[in-house]
Amino acid sequence: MQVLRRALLGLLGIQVALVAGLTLTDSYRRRGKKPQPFPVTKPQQVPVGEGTVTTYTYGQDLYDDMIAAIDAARHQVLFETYIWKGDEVGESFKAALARAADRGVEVYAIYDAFANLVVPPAFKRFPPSLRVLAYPVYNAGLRFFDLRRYGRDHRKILVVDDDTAFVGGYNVGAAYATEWRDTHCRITGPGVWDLKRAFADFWNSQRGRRWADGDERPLLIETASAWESRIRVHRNLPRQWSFPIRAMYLDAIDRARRNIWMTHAYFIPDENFVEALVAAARRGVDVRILLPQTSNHVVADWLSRGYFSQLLSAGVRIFRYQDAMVHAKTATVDGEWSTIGTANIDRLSMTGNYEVNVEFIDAGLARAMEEVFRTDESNAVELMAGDWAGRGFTRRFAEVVLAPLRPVL
Ligand SMILES: O=P(O)(O)OC[C@H](O)CO
Repeated sequence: MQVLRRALLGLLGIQVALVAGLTLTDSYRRRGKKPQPFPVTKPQQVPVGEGTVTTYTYGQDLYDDMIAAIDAARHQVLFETYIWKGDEVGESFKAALARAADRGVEVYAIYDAFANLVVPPAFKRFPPSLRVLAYPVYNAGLRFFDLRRYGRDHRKILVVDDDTAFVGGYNVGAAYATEWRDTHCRITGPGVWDLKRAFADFWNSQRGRRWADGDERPLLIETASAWESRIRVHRNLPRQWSFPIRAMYLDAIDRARRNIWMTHAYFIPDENFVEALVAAARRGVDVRILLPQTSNHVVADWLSRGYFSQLLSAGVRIFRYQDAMVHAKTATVDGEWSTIGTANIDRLSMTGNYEVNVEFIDAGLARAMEEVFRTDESNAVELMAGDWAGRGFTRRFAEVVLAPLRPVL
């Protein structure tokens, strides 16, 4: 028993030292590095059912359209973001929301307090005309062991009136406008309703915590749901222990016959997820995963690398995006199915946080998403199985030592 305890403590010590070493080396390497340009696909609007879906792959294009939508709002704006930086982009959103409220539009905003701990408190003071919920850092009260209460609000949603909604991987901040490659979409038509409902349900679930003015009226209980068969909004709700986004992915991967092209910022899948991808590749599906060569979380990169051998040997192709952070959370399958959302392929997103992904079953949108993928591939280098097999002992050692951390990230 004592030997086992010592071995575990030893492993923990090595892990801590490795994480600290990797983090320090990474921040040293980043010093003075200038952001590099990357190829982008212009916003593309495709008709989907009775509405449209527009894909965005460049932050400035997206933010311009989001601000324009807020400026055009007539009745209501629902804005939710995980990160809301206090920089010029964050300020421009704050100002647009305040302008809307000043002309009589109902404005609701939610941000995650934990993700914004580093944002100056002055930025987080809002005019009283805005109804703002800072989703608290700690939500478990005395229920310390209730895991349902530890999910972060990782969603990024904007809904304007009944007409327009935006959702995807983009947080709000200046670096994301020009330096990060991410994917968001704008939806018009019946698909908007489910995003409205997603926002309203979360807002209402926080009732009692948020309003300084004592107004307890639930938001939008009258909101309809749409049965638009081409668009489904999936919400992970840790409080209800409900995680449909993982199931959505597994289902699409299992059904794939021709291709699965996924783009992810952080790729630390669970065993079933890996098995599904491996099985798809083995039955001849063209499985490609596009990841950042170096993300902003070096430990996540190392955890991700621990899966490469298994995936490559099954025939999965891995593309590593060069010189810029790719933060998208998207996939497209068989020229028919696509998803754009906020969930990473890791345990925090799949079985931990509040997330929202939109599933589209539409050939036109899949074509647009394939075009985005090809553009990204043009800025990526494929990792070849032979090269990967030749990596040194230190790298293999780091992968093995870090592997036990997979379930916590
Ligand atoms: O949690 P995400 O996927 O929105 O990414 C956020 C960045 O990693 C912040 O460090």
